[in-house]
Amino acid sequence: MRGIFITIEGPEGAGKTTIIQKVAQELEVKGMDVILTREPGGIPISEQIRGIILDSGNLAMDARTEALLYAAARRQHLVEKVIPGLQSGAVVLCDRFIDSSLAYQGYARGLGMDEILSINQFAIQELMPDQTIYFDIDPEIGLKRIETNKGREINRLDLEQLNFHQMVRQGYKQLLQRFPDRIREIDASQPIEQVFLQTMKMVEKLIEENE
Ligand SMILES: Nc1ncnc2c1ncn2[C@@H]1O[C@H](COP(=O)(O)OP(=O)(O)OP(=O)(O)O)[C@@H](O)[C@H]1O
Ligand SMILES: Cc1cn([C@H]2C[C@H](O)[C@@H](COP(=O)(O)O)O2)c(=O)[nH]c1=O
Repeated sequence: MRGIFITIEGPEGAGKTTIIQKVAQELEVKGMDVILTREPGGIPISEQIRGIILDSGNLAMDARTEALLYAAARRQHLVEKVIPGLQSGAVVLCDRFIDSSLAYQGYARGLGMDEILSINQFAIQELMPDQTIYFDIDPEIGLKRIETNKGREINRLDLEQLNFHQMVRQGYKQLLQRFPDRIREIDASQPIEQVFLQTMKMVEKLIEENE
């Protein structure tokens, strides 16, 4: 018995958190067992690692250290939350996963996607998402959205130059080419309701196929 593992990806401010919450609510109303979680984080140890990566103020962090910390947070989160959730038959919805490491550390930081895939293979032991939904947005629009979202704290990665965020988007575009069966794209510049309906349609199709 195995549940379904769905990840949501995209640049800053694409609307991942907003939409994934609405999807989880809708699935729960329909009586499904849903686990809504995020990376880095989702469980205490990984939330602590999140703090080290994202809230380290003015301290400079080496790019490889950053990549390893994301992979470590991922490992603990998988073992404590994602794998048990899937074993119980739940739909696990995760806000970011390995593709964030490939796009941010592998491509935008320039460490190389294959190198990042390799360190992450040690962490995930082949547990890849059943489906990944990529929210595509021009980073200028995404960053404006998070600036106007007063409830959200600005973290170390948000403060990177616009060029870095544009590289992240290019990295995701490469991943779409590399994993066409797993990753589906949604235009996240559309109004929230449209993005939600399209995401719901993809998620429901996957659940039906899994029945
Ligand atoms: N389709 C949309 N159109 C306009 N505003 C949106 C849309 N989706 C989300 N927003 C708004 O943009 C802001 C950022 O949304 P959200 O936190 O969901 O993005 P995110 O992709 O999770 O960002 P990050 O990865 O940087 O945390 C929020 O204020 C949210 O209400
Ligand atoms: C998992 C993961 C995340 N990141 C970056 C992407 C964002 O800038 C932050 C997470 O913040 P969010 O508000 O929760 O989206 O971390 C990364 O660079 N590499 C990763 O593997």
